[in-house]
Amino acid sequence: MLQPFLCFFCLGEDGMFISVFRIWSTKMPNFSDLLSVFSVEQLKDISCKWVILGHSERRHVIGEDDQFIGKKAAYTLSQGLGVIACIGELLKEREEGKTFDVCFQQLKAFADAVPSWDNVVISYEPVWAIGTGKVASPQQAQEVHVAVHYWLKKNVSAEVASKTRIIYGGSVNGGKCAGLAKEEDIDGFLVGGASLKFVSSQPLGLICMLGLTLFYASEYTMSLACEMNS
Ligand SMILES: O=C[C@H](O)COP(=O)(O)O
Repeated sequence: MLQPFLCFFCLGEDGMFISVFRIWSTKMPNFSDLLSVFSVEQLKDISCKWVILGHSERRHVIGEDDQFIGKKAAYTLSQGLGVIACIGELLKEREEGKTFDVCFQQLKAFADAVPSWDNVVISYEPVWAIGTGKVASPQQAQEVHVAVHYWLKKNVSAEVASKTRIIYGGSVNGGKCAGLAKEEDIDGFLVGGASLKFVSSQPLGLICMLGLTLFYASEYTMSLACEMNS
């Protein structure tokens, strides 16, 4: 379950995990990191387990490139957190028949940067489906997932291809996931907007969200105050 604001709550085998997607690429932020919010070290402090990287908002709104995303992935893994590696094409790219090329290029950037795929989940998120209500058809998603598995087998290893989970994101909700879930290569979902309804209906989710918001707001205020006093 992935909230678009401060942090996300992911349901895993052992329960609910925290995940975020605005991280610095190193321990101390450099200029390129200024539009991100968290250091990986902060996330470890709050027992965060996952970082979402390569999300369309970071690629197409903030302007993060493949190399920078790869750098963040490598640093995240080096600190013991897992990476949800997002890939996906724009509508124009799909219409031009470039879906696989775009996804493979984004995958290669992750492959070039990460030392191991043990703690990586790939999320196929067609940009035209994110937050639009236009979910990819099971066939559209399945063919990309199959291609991603094949790419991993050819370019990384058969073992990584068989072990790496590939989830789908883009306007998924309880009603729309049933058909997608039947496809053999779709291993789960990255849920954005629909998770807001879930968390807002869960007392624990609301308390966590409020607590973390207050915590980081006070940290930020303190750091601003320190800067002004120095
Ligand atoms: O950030 C979340 C994913 O990109 C999917 O979002 P969505 O389910 O609102 O389309």
